[in-house]
Amino acid sequence: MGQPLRWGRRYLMVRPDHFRIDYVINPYMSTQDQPDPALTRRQWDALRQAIVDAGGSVEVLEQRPDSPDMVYAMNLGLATADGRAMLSHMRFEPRRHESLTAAEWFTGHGFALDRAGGDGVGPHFESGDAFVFGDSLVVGYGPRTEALALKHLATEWNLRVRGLRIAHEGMYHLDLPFCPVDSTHALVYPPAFDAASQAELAGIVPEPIVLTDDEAFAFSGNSVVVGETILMPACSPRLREILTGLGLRVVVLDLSEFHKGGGSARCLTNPLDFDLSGITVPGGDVILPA
Ligand SMILES: NC(=[NH2+])NCCC[C@H](N)C(=O)O
Repeated sequence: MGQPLRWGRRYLMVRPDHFRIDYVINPYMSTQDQPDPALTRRQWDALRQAIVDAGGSVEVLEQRPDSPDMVYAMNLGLATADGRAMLSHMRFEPRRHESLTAAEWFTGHGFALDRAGGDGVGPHFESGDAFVFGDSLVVGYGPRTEALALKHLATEWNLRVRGLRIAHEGMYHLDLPFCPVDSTHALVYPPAFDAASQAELAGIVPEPIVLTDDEAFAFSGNSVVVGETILMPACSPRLREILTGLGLRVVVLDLSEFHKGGGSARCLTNPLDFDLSGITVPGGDVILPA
């Protein structure tokens, strides 16, 4: 039986005042299928309230009118409990303005700001690809984050970084096929990764909860764990039995409007309290799949 996660109590969310599908950068997006603004807001309010009800706290950032994807706050940067933030360098140009506002927010809220590669034009890094789990920062790379960013994360923050190469266009961020649940369990969807990374994943997660295709594409892997509660966009009866068996309270939320942009509960919430104390190593270390 795992111990509760040591992070995931404090979140940043972006209020969806300008959420639209203006461009297509993942297989879920279509400019022909726009979110309904009122329903969007109700779903977002319910997610925020559910985090608070579970004992978490939420800080709210206003959305830039020029950045329709900014609602997916998970990608604004990797923030730590000891007050550091590694800003994302987005793969696609239409999301890059988000970083200007994110940088201001992190700095204004007492976070010391870093950029992977130092100058902000270094390798792409999107923080939806990074989670603290076990003895390392687990980072997905390929569709969005570049392998070189892992090297920078490791050396600049003295971290043990384990890379997983994503090889599935529908699973373009690590937070879609991978969700830490407690210290030993994580929801995983192995077909998201190439063969070497699937083998690596088996070594990273002592007690994997393997998602079916249907569960993974209902965004069940894009869930948020707040203490003993897991907030999920969908939960099959099978999954519910496993999760409640671990002592978790399962809360299912309808986040249909956000699925139109290719993201769900996790994408909408950026944990501000990652604990790096158990994953630091002098000089850093990057472990890549064979
Ligand atoms: N953390 C996430 N997976 N966020 C989803 C981001 C969705 C956004 N439309 C994009 O493709 O960039």
